[in-house]
Amino acid sequence: MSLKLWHQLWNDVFAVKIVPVQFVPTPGTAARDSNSSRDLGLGGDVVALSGAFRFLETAFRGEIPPRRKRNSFCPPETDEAQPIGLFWIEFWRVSEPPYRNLTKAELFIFGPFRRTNNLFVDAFLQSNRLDHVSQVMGYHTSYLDHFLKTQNFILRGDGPLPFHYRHYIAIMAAGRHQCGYLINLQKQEFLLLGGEHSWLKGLSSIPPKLKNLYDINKILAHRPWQLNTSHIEKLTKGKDSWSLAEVIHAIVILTHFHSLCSFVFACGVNQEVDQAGGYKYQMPGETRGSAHPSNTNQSNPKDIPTVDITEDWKNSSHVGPPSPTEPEVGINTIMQRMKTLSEQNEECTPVELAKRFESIETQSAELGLVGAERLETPADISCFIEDGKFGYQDFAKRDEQFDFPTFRVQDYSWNDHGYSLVNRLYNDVGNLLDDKFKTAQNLTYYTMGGRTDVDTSRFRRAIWNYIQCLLGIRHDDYDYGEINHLLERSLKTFIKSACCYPERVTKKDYDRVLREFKHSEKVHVNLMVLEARMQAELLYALRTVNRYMTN
Ligand SMILES: CC(C)C[C@H](N)C(=O)O
Repeated sequence: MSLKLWHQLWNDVFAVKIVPVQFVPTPGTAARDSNSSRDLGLGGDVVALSGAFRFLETAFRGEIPPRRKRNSFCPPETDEAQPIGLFWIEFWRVSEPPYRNLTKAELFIFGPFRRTNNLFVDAFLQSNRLDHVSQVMGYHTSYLDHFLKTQNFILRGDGPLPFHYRHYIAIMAAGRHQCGYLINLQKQEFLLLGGEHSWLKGLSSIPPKLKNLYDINKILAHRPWQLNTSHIEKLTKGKDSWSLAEVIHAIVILTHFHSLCSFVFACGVNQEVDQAGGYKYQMPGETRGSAHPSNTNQSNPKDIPTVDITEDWKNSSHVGPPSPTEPEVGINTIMQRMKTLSEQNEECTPVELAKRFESIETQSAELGLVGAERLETPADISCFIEDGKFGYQDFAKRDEQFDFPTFRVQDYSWNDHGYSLVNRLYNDVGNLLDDKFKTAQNLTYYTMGGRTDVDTSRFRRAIWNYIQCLLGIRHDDYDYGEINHLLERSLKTFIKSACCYPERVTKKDYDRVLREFKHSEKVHVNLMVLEARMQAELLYALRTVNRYMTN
């Protein structure tokens, strides 16, 4: 609901106090055309709240979104849903101060869609913040719903692992991709739940039981095909052993956070406002860094490099492609090719299909990558990493002496096997994951760039299957030849980097790829990277657990 409407409805009866809690930066809009929350024009007063809201209130002090956005009311439904801001609102019975009778106080999001708004409020209440990941995912409300439910369940719901363990496992997982953003968020949660401070010194300070998980973490993150029953056996036998239910819980957390790293880097998600390097909105006339909540030490402003997110987005694809970049074939060509493919209906022999899979796999091994390898890892991240050199290896070039076979989905699939195993060993988490996978796989608005009524299923399937192909997984009923028709080289390079080397990907790479597509669509592609990767890792892990149990 828009502020204007609130104004019309309530201004005569209530005085309204509004506290801006957090503003959501919208791509391409600079949130700086107004400088005081009093400008909200509701005749209310602004009050500061204590506790969790206070630091946000300080950080976002005085900044409100652009007027034209603020006054918009329920635009037609599109996938470009953009939330605007999060407010704490108090409704008072009398319009003149001194106020008597507070009738209602609510945390509220103003934005185009009530559903996104409610989800954001829930997300905020769950973790005392509306993190940037949720904000970016907010483009796709139905997906965000499943994502948040799952994440909340595996971290905060019923399950065999102690709560602080869960967050530490998340840190270990994010460490594999040097994802400082997730590590910092999880460190805070770990401490809030009573985790011991000393564990945050690094892997050398944690109990052996937790440390024993590290091999699985490393293998699942980079070469899941190498996982075998001896890894599970090592964990579940002897001193400090894990129960199978605990192993499954840990595996779900690990795979969730490995793939979330892909999403974070591939969308160029910025640090949170209270993290080093986090952005802040600047008050007119304010010097950089001065309003950061933790920046009380003015003598050394370099410690907290504030980044103006609006600058960042100004350089984004809305204002034309950054150069130099590879030319892209464009949406018309992709649509034309999808049409040709659906008319062709070519029958292929199983041998030919297998060959096409292998050829895509071999070609992917020849692809370059975006960005450069990270040479130095900061100490506060490297303390959570062991064997940092162990990384992705092209499946086509995998260790020959072990002869790892291609993973055939017809032999072990999520629907027929993985889902029920995970459900059996760890409450109903299979249902949550299943809903999430299905939503990510089937999500469509029948649009492509500005075109409407487009059947995009072929394009989306090519992306999903390409991601799993990078991890050695083959869907027997799919003609992998389609991938080369529909995904051009620059997109494949981006996907491969996001999936297998996320730490190399930056906002620049995000800007350079899919330049005719909307932000919501690029985020959509990154959601598929997240989910297809997570499902692939889980398939390997669950198949191994199943083998171990039936041995
Ligand atoms: C990834 C995008 C091309 C998806 C497309 N916008 C759809 O609605 O299906």
